[in-house]
Amino acid sequence: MTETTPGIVIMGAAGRMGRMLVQAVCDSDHARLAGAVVRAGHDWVGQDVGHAMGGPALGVIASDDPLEAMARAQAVIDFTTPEATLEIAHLAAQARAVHVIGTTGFDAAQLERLVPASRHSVQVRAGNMSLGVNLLTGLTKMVAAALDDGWDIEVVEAHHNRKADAPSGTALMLGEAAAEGRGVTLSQVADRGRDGITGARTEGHIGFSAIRGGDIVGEHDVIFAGQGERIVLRHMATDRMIFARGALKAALWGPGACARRL
Ligand SMILES: NC(=O)C1=CN([C@@H]2O[C@H](COP(=O)(O)OP(=O)(O)OC[C@H]3O[C@@H](n4cnc5c(N)ncnc54)[C@H](OP(=O)(O)O)[C@@H]3O)[C@@H](O)[C@H]2O)C=CC1
Ligand SMILES: O=C(O)C1=N[C@H](C(=O)O)C[C@H](O)C1
Repeated sequence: MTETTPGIVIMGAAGRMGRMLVQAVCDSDHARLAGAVVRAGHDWVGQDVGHAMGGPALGVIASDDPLEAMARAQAVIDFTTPEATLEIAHLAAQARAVHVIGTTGFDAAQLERLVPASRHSVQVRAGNMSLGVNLLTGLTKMVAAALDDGWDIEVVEAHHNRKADAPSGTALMLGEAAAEGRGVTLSQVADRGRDGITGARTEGHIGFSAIRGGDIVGEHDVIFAGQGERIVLRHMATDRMIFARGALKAALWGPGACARRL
């Protein structure tokens, strides 16, 4: 580790993903932890982040001042909430820091509001940062392109009981890939939740279902249901570290922070 090792700030450091990200950066030879930001008034503020996580000191004090933290860093990795991410986008643009966005649950208007900041800083956003899901996205597009509308496409996802948004960001990514493969616009064909007398399924639609329970890390099936046969593409995450490593890779890849080998 040298003076030129890219500095990374973790937003929402006390969250499920925040803790993983702190660990991933500290385990990497190619990045250093430049800051760990928590919500204003959080009891971690002023504590060494390693101690706050119940481990040895990491030499980084948790703060509630994202702009000050970013001034000392090349990139900020942000797995928080849509509202917090919109604020961070604005600050990352001021600091010219690469903004890696893992947050999901944005509505269309919120996604639009991310655009101005992306003119001043690099934004890397994905509903899922794992290698496996990004491969699955390509496979989904390929299979959807090969099959006609007679094959019904359903995306089924399962997550832990604390998850705030549905369908998951990954499910929507997979739905977009399927729609792209079919040459249609997802918003025009998405069935997001069925209840009651729904009538027969509309041919060409892409359906979404969400399961919430226990400590499920994240599971996604893309089902292509035909007559007399069915294809299922599946990804199962069993360790959140896959998302953290993917996000760190994105932070080091983003222009301005790619001085070192990934
Ligand atoms: N793209 C991907 O690969 C993945 C994406 N995700 C997404 O990441 C997001 C976070 O997930 P998860 O870690 O499970 O959720 P958590 O609720 O555990 O963590 C979110 C953290 O962000 C903090 N936070 C919220 N607002 C602010 C703010 N303004 N300033 C500082 N900190 C803030 C929260 O603090 P507080 O609790 O005090 O409010 C909390 O600690 C979700 O949208 C999830 O879907 C998750 C895994 C993988
Ligand atoms: O909230 C989570 O936990 C996850 N969120 C992401 C999503 O919404 O797809 C990625 C992963 O599945 C875990």
